[in-house]
Parts: sequence; C-alpha cells; structure tokens
Amino acid sequence: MAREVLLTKNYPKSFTYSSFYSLIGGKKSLITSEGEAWHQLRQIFNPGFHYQYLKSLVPVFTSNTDRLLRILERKSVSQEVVPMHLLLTKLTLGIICEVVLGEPFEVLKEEGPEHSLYSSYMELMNIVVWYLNSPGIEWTRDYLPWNAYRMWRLEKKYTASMIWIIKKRLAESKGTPEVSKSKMLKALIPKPAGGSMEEEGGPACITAYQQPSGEGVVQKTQMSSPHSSDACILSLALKTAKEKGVQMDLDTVLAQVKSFLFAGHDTTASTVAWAVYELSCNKVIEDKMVEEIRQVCGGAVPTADDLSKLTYVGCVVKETLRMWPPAGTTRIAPKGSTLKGYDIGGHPLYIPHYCLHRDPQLWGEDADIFRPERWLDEIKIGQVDAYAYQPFSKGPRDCIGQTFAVLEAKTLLAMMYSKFSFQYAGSVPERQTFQITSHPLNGAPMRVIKRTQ
Ligand code: HEM
Repeated sequence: MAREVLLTKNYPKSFTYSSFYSLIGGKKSLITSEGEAWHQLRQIFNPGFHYQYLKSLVPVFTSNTDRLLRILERKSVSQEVVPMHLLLTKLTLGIICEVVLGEPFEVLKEEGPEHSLYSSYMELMNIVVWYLNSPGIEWTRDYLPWNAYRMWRLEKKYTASMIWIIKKRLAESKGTPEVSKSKMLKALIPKPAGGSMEEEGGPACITAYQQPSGEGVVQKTQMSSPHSSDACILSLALKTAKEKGVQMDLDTVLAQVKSFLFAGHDTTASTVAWAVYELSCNKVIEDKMVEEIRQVCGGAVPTADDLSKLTYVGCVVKETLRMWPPAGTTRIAPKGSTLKGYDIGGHPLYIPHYCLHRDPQLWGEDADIFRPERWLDEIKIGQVDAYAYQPFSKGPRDCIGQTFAVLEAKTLLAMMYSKFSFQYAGSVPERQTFQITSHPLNGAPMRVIKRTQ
C-alpha cells in the first residue's frame, strides 16, 4: 500500500502541512510544492546533496561537534546531567545553518543569551505545536486578528534572523560584490546594543546585509571553520539555478532555507539522541562500536574516508532510525481514489513508519529489539520488503538530505564516543513524543563519563 501511495500514484502532500507553513516558508517550500515547481527546486538543490559534495562538509560537522565535546568534557567533571536531545538540537541547527548559509553560527553555547535564530525558531515552533495540539481552535490562529498578528510577528522575527545572509548570497550570485562589500562594511560597524528587531536587520531593514547585533554569526577569523561561503548549499543552488536560466525570487529562496533548517536538524538530533539512549542500555553494542571507532580513527578527528569505513556505526544509525523514525509523510488522494477497495479520496493518508519498522511479520520476532547486527546480514536484509524500512520516506519525494543526515550522525557518534560514554539518568525508560517530528519525551538526560584512553 505504501508503495502505491508514494511511488505508483505519488499522491500530493496533504493540506495538513499548512499548519506549519510559518516554519517552512509556506507553499513554495521544497517540502510542500508540487509538480513542475517541485521538480525544478529539487534539481536546483540536488548538487548540494551529492555524496562528493557532502564529503567536503565533514570539517564543518567536526568543528561544530568539537564545541559539543568541550561542553561534555566540563559536564563529565562537574557530573551534571546533560539534556542530550537539547544539546544535539542546538548543535545540528548550528551545523545546518552553516552548511546552507555559509557562515558559522554559534547556536550551541553554554552561557549567554540564546542565539536569535534559535530562540525565534523555538518561539515559532512552540506556538505551531500548541495549535496542533489544540484541535478545534486551530482556526483562530489565522482568523482572529490578534492571534494572526502574533504569528506574523514571530514569523517576521525568525525571518529577520537570517534574511541578511540570504540577501548577501543572492547579491554574490548576481555578481554584485561591490555593492555587497559596501553594505558589509556598514554591517561591521558596531551598532548600539538593545536595538529593536527592525534595527537588527529584519524585514524592515531589508536592504542591508546586517547581522543581528550582539551574537549572530561567528566571524570566520574567530573560528577555524573550513568551509567557504561561496561553497555553501545555497550558493551552489543559486549557481545551478543561474546555469539553468531559472530566476528564484527572495521568497522562494527564503522558503528553501527555512525548509532545510526545519527538516535538517531536529530529525538528526533526535536520531543521535535515541542512539545514545539505546547505547546506554546496550553496553555490549556500545563497546563494539567504540572498538570500531578506535580502529578506524585511532583517537583522531574523523575524515570523510574514515566515516565511510565506520560500517558498524552506520548499522547503529540505521537501527536507530528503524526503532525510532523521527519523521513521516502525509499524502492526499484526489476525490474518487480507492486503495484496496476503500474510498480514500480527500482523506489525509499518513504512512505509519513506526508500525512498519516494528512489524514482526516484516522484521521477525526481535522487531522491538535494538540489534544493529541485523544490518550486517546482507542476505536476510535483502529479503525484507524495500518499503518495510523508510525513515527517509520513499519514491520521488524521499528525503533529499538522507546521505547528509547519515554522514552527520556518524560524525557525531564517532566523535562523542571516542571520548565519552553516557549513562541514562532518567527515572523511567524513554518514550517517544511528537512535535511535528518525534523525539525522546524526557530529552535523553545523560551522565557523561570520560573514557580513559
Ligand atoms: C535523520 C534525519 C532525517 C530524517 C529521518 C528525514 C526524514 C524525511 C522524511 C520522512 C521526508 C518526507 C517528508 C514528507 O513527505 O513530508 C523528508 C523530506 C525532506 N527532507 Fe529529510 N530527513 C532527515 C534529514 C534531513 C536533512 C539533514 C535535510 C536537509 C539538509 C532534509 C531535508 C528534507 C527535505 C528538503 C525534504 C523534502 C524533499 C522533497 O519533498 O523533495 N532532511 N525527510
């Protein structure tokens, strides 16, 4: 049935996605667009997700993860419990911002106010989720003027945290660096503290390439992030669009950036948090994984080639995604459509990844057991129906970022486990909760134990 919905018929995305349009930039998003518009976007952004290009992002993954390791190091000394999912959410948001926009963002930090991009994203996310969990009054979000105004303000604030970089990249792609340079010089002049949103480079200040005052992005000189801005995913896409003769307006570009930020961090954070949880419950598996990391990386920061050799770490990631798939898809069949004799026309069709991934008829009696080894048995795995495992969905609308996500998750696990072990500090076993995507209900609280080399 999943094959028919996702491949044979490839039904369009459901109207239910409109509940989080504010997070993904509306209908123009790659996640929700359809037909020729979707196809064109996918072609424009595809080069940024090819393995050859993704390999060049590994130093961005590792330099950001180093920031997490420094926090974990201190927590291992103070013996404080760390909210693992939260730390990973900030880390992966910082990573996706940097690789998409080409500037290092200091989202993960121990002290000081939250980064404006993170805080505005979370404010928006919380209100979207609140409405999603309040059936019956969701309509008030768009139709009661004060509620609609509040949403508009929050969306505007979120947009303000990134629009200045997008404009900078657009100007570069149009070959107007001289204009950009003078505006960038202006942006480097310190601004008075405590400026209003509008003064901070928001939509009201749409012509300037200013970053929000105080924090914002880390200047390249301050951080040894090795990726250049003209090689970021957005610049690459703008170059591809130019070669294809496609004009992308600011709204379309903004929607794609928001979509990558939305789809490209929480999902990976959840996967790694669940992996850490499962490993804390399965020491034999952890030891086996750590041994592989030791043999391949020998205590050094992993390179792209090392990551390709970390087979067992890859199995841990696959098994985590089987047990705890973070995202799904909802489609809508046109009126009059039937599926196995049922009238499905006009009804949202949710593909239940969790149920598919844990079905004993598809996976055997150990379907509920975390067993990465199952992925090493190529013959048995080859016999499992291709649609029984779909953490990244299937068909033409599958996840564009799946190779990215696996590479990133492997990097994080390799670096975290070469230095530390983690002990689950929750009083009850973890359970899954949903906030558009799913993640550990208790936030995977962990005690950090430093490894003796
Ligand atoms: C473990 C991590 C990830 C998981 C489990 C995941 C899962 C998924 C799923 C299930 C879909 C289908 C959604 C739908 O039909 O509505 C999807 C689509 C998508 N994902 Fe991911 N994703 C992950 C990471 C990423 C990353 C890192 C990026 C970007 C850097 C990304 C970008 C996207 C985009 C843009 C789409 C829409 C693709 C299209 O419709 O053409 N995802 N993802």
